[in-house]
Amino acid sequence: MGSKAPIKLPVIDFSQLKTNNPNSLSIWESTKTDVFYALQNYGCFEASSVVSIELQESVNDALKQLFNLPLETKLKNTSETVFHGYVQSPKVPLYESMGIGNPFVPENVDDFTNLMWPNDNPTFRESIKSYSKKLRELDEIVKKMVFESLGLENYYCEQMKSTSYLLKVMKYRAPEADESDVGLHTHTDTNIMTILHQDEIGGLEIQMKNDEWVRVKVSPNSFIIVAGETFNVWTNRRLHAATHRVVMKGEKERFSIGLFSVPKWDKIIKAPEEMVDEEHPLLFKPFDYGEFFKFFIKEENINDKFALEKYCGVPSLNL
Ligand SMILES: O=C(O)CCC(=O)C(=O)O
Ligand SMILES: [Fe+2]
Repeated sequence: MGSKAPIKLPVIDFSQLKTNNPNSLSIWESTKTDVFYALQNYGCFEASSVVSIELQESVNDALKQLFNLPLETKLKNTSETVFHGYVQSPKVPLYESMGIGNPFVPENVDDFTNLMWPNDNPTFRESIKSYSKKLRELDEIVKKMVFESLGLENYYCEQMKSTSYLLKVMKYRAPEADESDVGLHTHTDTNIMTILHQDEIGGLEIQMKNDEWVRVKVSPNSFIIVAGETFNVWTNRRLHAATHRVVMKGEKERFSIGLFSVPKWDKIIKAPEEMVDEEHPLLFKPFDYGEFFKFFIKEENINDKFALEKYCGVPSLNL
């Protein structure tokens, strides 16, 4: 068998979009084409040049400081909402995470910082605020491009208004000799879209449409954008929700951080009528994300990448 070149994820540069140069419209259009192609065919891509190396390094330090706090301090971060509080579970023994809901609201970051460091930690607080702002800008640009690509620009504002965000920070320890190397089980994200950063240890793996797994290696200040199931429902499956997992190799711990855009609970998710026609029959019944989430976090569904399909998929024979 001849050797195959490893598959690489598409890399899309967002630095040019910021400039006010005379070519900005054509840069927007060509970036948009690349974004839409990547989300249709890979369900993800690497976004380069989004934050400065300095900001990324200060966030990396902030994560290490945070997870190095005593367990009893980390446990103070509690929440009724899944994934917002401190998470550590025997089902994923290498993994621990914490979340800050809507980190663009300054008080949310201030409160979290004060909970973890009662004497304050200005470096943590300010770097998380600037970072969240940058990631949100990227979230808005990518979604605007997808909406425009589908001729749905009229729905963009309404859609953004019904979105909330979670900034989730994650740490994975290295497995012991007799432990599994699975950091996070194979899954698709059920939310709208995720913007992920992993440190130089790596470990994120993405499954291609041909089932091949790709171990993601990105530059230090780039991100992986992953389309979630809700985006897919919303576009009546014009996109692809990438299946992924984390596999820990080596002896070092790993840190990652992600901005998860999530439908506000009680919002009904449904594909706009423009997305449904004879060639594209409706694939998912309208659903309430909060209700779906209650179903999803049940033991038998949480690792099922067809959970949403099971919950609200339209059986094709009934059409
Ligand atoms: O840590 C990572 O790189 C991936 C995290 C992830 O996939 C998730 O939280 O859904
Ligand atoms: Fe994920």
